[in-house]
Amino acid sequence: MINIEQISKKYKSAESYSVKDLDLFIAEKEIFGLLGPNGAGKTTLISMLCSLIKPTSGAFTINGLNYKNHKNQLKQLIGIVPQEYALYPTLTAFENLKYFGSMYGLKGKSLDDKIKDKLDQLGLLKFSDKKIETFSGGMKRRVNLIASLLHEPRVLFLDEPTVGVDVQSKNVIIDFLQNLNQAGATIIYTSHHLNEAELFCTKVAIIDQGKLIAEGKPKALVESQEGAHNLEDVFLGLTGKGLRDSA
Ligand SMILES: Nc1ncnc2c1ncn2[C@@H]1O[C@H](COP(=O)(O)OP(=O)(O)OP(=O)(O)O)[C@@H](O)[C@H]1O
Repeated sequence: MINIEQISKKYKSAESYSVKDLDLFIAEKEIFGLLGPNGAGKTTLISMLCSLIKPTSGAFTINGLNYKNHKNQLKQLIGIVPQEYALYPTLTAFENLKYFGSMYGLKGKSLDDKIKDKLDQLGLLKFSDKKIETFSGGMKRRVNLIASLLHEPRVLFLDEPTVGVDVQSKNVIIDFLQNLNQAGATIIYTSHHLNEAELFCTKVAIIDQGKLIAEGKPKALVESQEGAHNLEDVFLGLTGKGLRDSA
């Protein structure tokens, strides 16, 4: 489904590569976790796959389509949940979602029904007429999620969808994504929550300093590393315990 070949990214202002010669294949209907320490290149990789930034070299296809020749088809095929909220604070949840739906050519009663259904699934229906500025972080994350999938993308990219939310919101989001996956969507998400990834992901890739250093089913990765009891052990064994601060 997603075929990444030798992809690299060096930002103009940067001295080194943020992603370097990375090869990866993500199969259809996978829940795929991109894991790595701060600055590993997860956001850069996901941003390239969403066509938000251009690779410096290398290529990728999603369902056989490449971003150079099939921009519009890719836009319909994928959904993007960015780390930052893309919502308008002074509009209500419903108004925000009407706006995002209209960007994909959706309108009328079918859009309204879809918005209500998703708000309901994510526990937000009774807040649909409240302004976003009154929402908690966890509520905003859930509206942000709905905004990205009203057009029913087959592939959903999420950049740290559960960061900064409480356990209740996190569980609602994870359950929702699992249902979406059961219904056929391929899910690619970045996370620092290794316990969550171990339970949630069908496959993970560990990235460090822009390079792919391990890939596989969480259970197989844990079994393959001597002395590892969980994904966190594998992660620390492969990436080390040093801090990754840089500026
Ligand atoms: N716009 C940019 N210009 C220059 N360098 C950048 C830019 N965005 C990211 N970088 C650098 O690229 C590297 C990878 O950053 P990226 O945000 O992709 O990592 P990440 O794995 O998503 O990190 P985190 O977990 O902290 O979000 C870092 O060294 C970062 O400083």
